[in-house]
Amino acid sequence: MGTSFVINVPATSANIGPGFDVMGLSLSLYLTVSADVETEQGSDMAAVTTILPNRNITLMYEGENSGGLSLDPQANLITRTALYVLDCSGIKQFPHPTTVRVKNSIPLGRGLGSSGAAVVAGVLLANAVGSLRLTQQRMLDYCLMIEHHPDNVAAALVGGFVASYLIDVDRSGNIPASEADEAEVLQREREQKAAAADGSIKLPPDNIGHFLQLECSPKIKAIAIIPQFELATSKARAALPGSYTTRDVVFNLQRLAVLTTALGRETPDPWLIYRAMEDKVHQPYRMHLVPGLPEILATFNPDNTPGLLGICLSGAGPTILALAVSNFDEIASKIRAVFDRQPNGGIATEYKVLDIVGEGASCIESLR
Ligand SMILES: Nc1ncnc2c1ncn2[C@@H]1O[C@H](COP(=O)(O)OP(=O)(O)O)[C@@H](O)[C@H]1O
Ligand SMILES: N[C@@H](CCOP(=O)(O)O)C(=O)O
Repeated sequence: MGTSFVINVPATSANIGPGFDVMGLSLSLYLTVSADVETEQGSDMAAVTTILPNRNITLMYEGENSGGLSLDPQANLITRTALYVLDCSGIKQFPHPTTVRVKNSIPLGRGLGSSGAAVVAGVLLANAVGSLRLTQQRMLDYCLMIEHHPDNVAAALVGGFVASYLIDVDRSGNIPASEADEAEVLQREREQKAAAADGSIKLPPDNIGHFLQLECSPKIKAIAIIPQFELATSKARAALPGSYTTRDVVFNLQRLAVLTTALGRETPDPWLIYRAMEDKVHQPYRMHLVPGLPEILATFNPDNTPGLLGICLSGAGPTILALAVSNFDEIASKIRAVFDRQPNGGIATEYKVLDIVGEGASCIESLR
């Protein structure tokens, strides 16, 4: 006898051109985390005195990069996030023996929000197994404590076409202004906790991320052209400059303001969207990390590629995101051909035609 939870979290495409660290789209490609909790056999949460080495978790994984991820619950991003959230509520391990099965269809390190989805899944997992009753807003706080840019996690948590910002918490207020990746952030939390005189962990400040779900025409699909190489988000962030010209910032602000409503029009205007998806803040500095990207951005447009609305780097890359209303396979073929033509035998790609899904992360509970 026990309880089962099935958590589904969508992939996301962040930035959508000019909305660096602001915009995200949730996509019909999922990370699924199933947790079977043995409530009958396990000891009562209050009675747990010994911290088990595996924190009461058996972890299994299948799907993308199945050989490459740690199954150590204290190293794996999903369970490590869950343990951090439980710890913030004074719970040192999973309250009951729990088998966690991960099925992941989101390619890792490709700019489709795999790490954001893992963080969101970890927060939902802790909420479920620890009966924490966290609100969606509080879950977002936890996600942002670990992934410092809100675009992926907000879209993965709430679904749809999402704009978000992070409150500028002061330096003593827990959200460090750093480019550390999720694993480094969790490690730092662990070290700060170990160093704290009372062994306490810092809680995320309240209400640190705000979001708005925007209209997106149901006619629009997302074509993801996914190169077969990984690009760590931290590496792609390290390529960005520390400051920008006023001209480039204004260029992006103008486009971003138009993009927020252009995608919601019932009949999307291809050239309006195409121009509104141009960017001068992150893509120009990431060109060298994605061979083929300069040609792809310079070549395809709504006139020479019917059905295309706009094209950009998905998240930090290397995936290319093309928004379109028709001719999805043809558009994908043209973009893939650019990767095929790259020096030294080309770059292998796969592609997926995805829906923009209105529903974000979910957790379904059942009794066994
Ligand atoms: N399902 C998962 N389970 C555990 N760790 C994951 C999972 N998905 C992603 N990660 C972690 O996140 C890293 C990729 O993050 P990142 O470089 O930000 O790329 P992405 O653009 O896919 O989010 C992986 O190398 C892995 O450490
Ligand atoms: N705004 C971030 C988005 C990273 O997305 P990911 O899917 O590549 O993790 C950035 O551009 O760095």
